[in-house]
Amino acid sequence: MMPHSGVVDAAAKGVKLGGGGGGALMVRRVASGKLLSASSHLLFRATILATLCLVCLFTVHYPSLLSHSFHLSSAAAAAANGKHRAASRSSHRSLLGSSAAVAYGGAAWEKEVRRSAAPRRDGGLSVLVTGAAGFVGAHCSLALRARGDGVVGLDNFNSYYDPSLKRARQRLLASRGVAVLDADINDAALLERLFDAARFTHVLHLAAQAGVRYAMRAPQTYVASNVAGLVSVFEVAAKHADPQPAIVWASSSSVYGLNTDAPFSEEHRTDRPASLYAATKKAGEAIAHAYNHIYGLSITGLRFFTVYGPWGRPDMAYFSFARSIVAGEPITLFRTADGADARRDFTYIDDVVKGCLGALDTAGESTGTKSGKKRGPAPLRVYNLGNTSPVPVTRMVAILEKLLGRKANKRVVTMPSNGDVPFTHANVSHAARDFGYRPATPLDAGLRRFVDWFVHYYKLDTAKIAKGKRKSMAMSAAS
Ligand SMILES: O=C(O)[C@H]1O[C@H](OP(=O)(O)OP(=O)(O)OC[C@H]2O[C@@H](n3ccc(=O)[nH]c3=O)[C@H](O)[C@@H]2O)[C@H](O)[C@@H](O)[C@H]1O
Repeated sequence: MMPHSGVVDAAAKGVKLGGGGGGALMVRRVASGKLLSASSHLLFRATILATLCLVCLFTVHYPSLLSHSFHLSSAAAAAANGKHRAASRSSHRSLLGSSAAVAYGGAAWEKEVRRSAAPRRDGGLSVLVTGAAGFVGAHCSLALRARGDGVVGLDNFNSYYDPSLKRARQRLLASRGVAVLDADINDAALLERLFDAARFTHVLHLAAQAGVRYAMRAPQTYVASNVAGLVSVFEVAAKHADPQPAIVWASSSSVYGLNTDAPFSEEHRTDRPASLYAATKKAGEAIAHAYNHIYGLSITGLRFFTVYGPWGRPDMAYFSFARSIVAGEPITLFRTADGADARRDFTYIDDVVKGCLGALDTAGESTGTKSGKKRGPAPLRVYNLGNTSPVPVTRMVAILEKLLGRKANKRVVTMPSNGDVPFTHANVSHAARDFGYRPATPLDAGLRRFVDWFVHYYKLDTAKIAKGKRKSMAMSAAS
């Protein structure tokens, strides 16, 4: 520090002496020479310091910088293939705004994808499961793996409900040899990379924004996942995958909306959705028709009916009611305007998994190629996967009370007009005919398995629950 301030002093003196004769000029020249050499010295040191800082910064942020540059180069490659596709891709990215942080690519990543995608039986499928850390996705991935199919999962681990439950499912899947990547379905570059790394025969597309009533609060997330995300998956399957996979995806019983004919059949009207959730699923079915028609993609939509069971979704009524009953908190029960209980065709997860695997096994091949040529029409199917016996929600609560050994603190209100429908009831004859779908789990048996898992997963005091259970049974026997 000292030499620098000395030079500055000399220079200042030189300026001050500048108004005098030759001697003064001499002094000024010497001073400015000194100033020049000191400045370049200073500049050199500053450059070294800045370089060191940059090296430190790069080291600390290495993974994200790496992933970012991968995305940029992927986007550039996509631009070379077609500007339009790149533009639509970036608009989806900005819709979600998070996919740029995903780290993927590289030899180790591709090796892991190929390992997980490889079937372990002759004629086994190789399935890309989107939403694999979700409730239905995790169960289907485990079932596919257990019978020797190859499975690669992806999930964006969003916080619609507790992501730690999704991470626990991911760990369970990893222990069975299924890799679940942190990735978003709107990240087309990632999907392309996946199809470059492995030849998936099928896509089981379950990633979606679920929940009927939440659509009032976060409408855009439904559009981003259930419409833009679905298109993203179809686009890559139609135009990039070689050969094209067959796709089975999750529609919903909610597409029946205000339909009053029961039981709900695939032939019934689905043009009167009661919620935005239902509307996005219905839009998905129309989008599926277009991709099947234009690109020859084999597409099967499955209309799930209020699926429940172990490892379920905490936002659903049976799960949130169980938590509230244990915590001694009130639950709200919806009743229709004419005083009837809401009823649901509650469908147990194992039955739904059988339906999903049956749909995959009978999907039929896609007939298009990535060059745009189509050999002929490809299958386009839609099936109900329900339980065929609607149960009042009050009955579901009574079963939970019995299993948990505690009475619920019930608050009954008229069903708000927030997208809910008073009842659902599936006719499953098409699924039975085409892949032998036969739901076999009554609600009390399914809820018992759910409660066993629930108590274990949340480490609840089983002695306390058993004591409460005995008390409640004695009370109901006495009354
Ligand atoms: O089949 C589907 O396609 C959908 O199923 C599921 O929707 P729903 O059938 O509405 O399930 P869920 O919220 O568990 O409410 C169950 C019952 O409890 C009643 N209910 C609900 C909440 C409450 O506080 N009180 C109440 O009475 C409510 O009135 C209803 O009668 C999935 O969430 C959805 O993602 C989609 O997959």
